Amino acid sequence: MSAEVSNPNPEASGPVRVLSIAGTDPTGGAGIQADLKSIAANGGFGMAVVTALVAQNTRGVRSVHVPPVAFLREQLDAVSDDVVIDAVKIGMLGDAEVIDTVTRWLDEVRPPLVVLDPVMIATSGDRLLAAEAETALRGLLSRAHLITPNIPELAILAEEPAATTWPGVLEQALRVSERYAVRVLAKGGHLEGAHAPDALVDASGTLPERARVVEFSGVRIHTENTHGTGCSLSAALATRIAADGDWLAAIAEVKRWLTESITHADSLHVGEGHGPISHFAGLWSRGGLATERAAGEYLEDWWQAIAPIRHRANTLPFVEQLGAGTLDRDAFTWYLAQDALYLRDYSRVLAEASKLAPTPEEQAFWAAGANGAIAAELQLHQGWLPEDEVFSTPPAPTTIAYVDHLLAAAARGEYAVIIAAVLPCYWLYQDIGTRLVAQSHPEHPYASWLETYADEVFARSTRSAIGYVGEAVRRADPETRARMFEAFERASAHEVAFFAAPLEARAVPGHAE
Ligand SMILES: Nc1ncnc2c1ncn2[C@@H]1O[C@H](COP(=O)(O)OP(=O)(O)O)[C@@H](O)[C@H]1O
Ligand SMILES: Cc1ncc(COP(=O)(O)OP(=O)(O)O)c(N)n1
Repeated sequence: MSAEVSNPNPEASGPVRVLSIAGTDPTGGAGIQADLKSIAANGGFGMAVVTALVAQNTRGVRSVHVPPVAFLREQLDAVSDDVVIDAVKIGMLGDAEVIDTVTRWLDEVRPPLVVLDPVMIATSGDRLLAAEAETALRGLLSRAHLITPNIPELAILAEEPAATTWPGVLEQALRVSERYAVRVLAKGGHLEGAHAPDALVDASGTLPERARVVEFSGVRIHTENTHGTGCSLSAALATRIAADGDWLAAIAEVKRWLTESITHADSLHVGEGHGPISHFAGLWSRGGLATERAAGEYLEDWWQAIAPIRHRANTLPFVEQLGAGTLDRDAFTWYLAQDALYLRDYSRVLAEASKLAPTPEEQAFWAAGANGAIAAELQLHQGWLPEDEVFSTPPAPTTIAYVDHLLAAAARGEYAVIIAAVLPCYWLYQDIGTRLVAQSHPEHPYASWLETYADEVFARSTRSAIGYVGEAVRRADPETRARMFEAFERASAHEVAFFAAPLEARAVPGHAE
């Protein structure tokens, strides 16, 4: 017995990569087309190597074209030379030459999980495996970890008449399991009655608690549309077993998924005969079609929403005169003193963001920002104004209001809101700085200041801050999003008032220099 009850690829991360080796169905209900849908619906990444091109529809098979086996081998090698294969599902093989080619490839590549659906005859009665190829197919069984024959196929493998009762199916499946040393998924789809049971049968007794048969009950859905159920089941099993490793749990999940997909088959209206099952019905009904907004989209909306505030910022006399270099020097140093006062508390708020950050990367980013804000304050004293001048300058109402807004956000301790509140100091500043630096020149009186806020390091920090806030908005519930935007919008307004103050509030009695 080649199967282990353990994950064949525990190292794998991301969706399992499942290769279907099968024939085609241009109407999409069976064969390789159904396999790819099943693999995707069960969380895997589907790949496909075509053994035979089948002109068929929901009413039956018209003709079969088997391409040269050399080309089949090229397809197989193209996949295995490039991709790590977590599982293989084998369906229609057509003839003995194809079986021989696939067998050789399996022996060389040794995929960790092989699920073989021994496709022989379609429900329509058409042959999908040449009669003389049945012997070759038997040779392939021992290479599989699981085979999924329907009742007529099980009978052919057992070389016995078809079972007519469920206990009879299980007994026959045990004989097949023993004879070919392979696990068998016995299927009750071809029986009649209210139930459609399946069972995992392992004559070697390696199932949990040394069981030889584990049954999976299922209700029978009354529908004519069951085209491709066998294909879909085996591809889904390969996917779930490879991903989970727990065979019994994987089979139970697949059975639940298949029953749901059969239940919704009638809603598809594909073809006039036996229509296909609805592989994605469960996903669709549970919101699987909903797309998620990217983090950047939220912040693009925020940026647009504060367009009037940004416009005011760009047309402030302070900003215009700063850019032109005509700004009164006293107004500028007063502004710098306010900035120094602001940066002390801004640094504390960034430190709080660092404390609450959900990842070490974000923690380090906000901590570096806190450090940078204090470093910028110290630099202001060295470059522009002595420390005692900062202390002798009373904080303006605009400074107090801005800082209070940030400190209040920090005190409430909601990380997402704090980082939304501190963002305008990055984003608006960088935006204004980039505009102003275009007016800088070596003789510009404020050149060194202008360049601080338009340099690449600050631009990079701004991009990171936007990225972290964007991710936080994306993760947040609608109420938190609203609180975040409010904090951002109010901080943006404070930011602009802060820029306006040197030429507006400074003139207010009691707040003058
Ligand atoms: N009408 C149905 N209602 C519920 N499950 C079904 C129905 N028909 C088939 N199944 C399930 O679909 C899978 C494939 O079944 P089966 O018809 O036996 O094989 P195949 O499609 O290979 O002929 C099995 O899990 C079986 O239990
Ligand atoms: C190309 C191809 N492969 C297999 C089948 C048989 O499909 P199956 O899942 O056994 O279901 P039915 O179509 O027989 O109900 C096929 N038709 N085509």
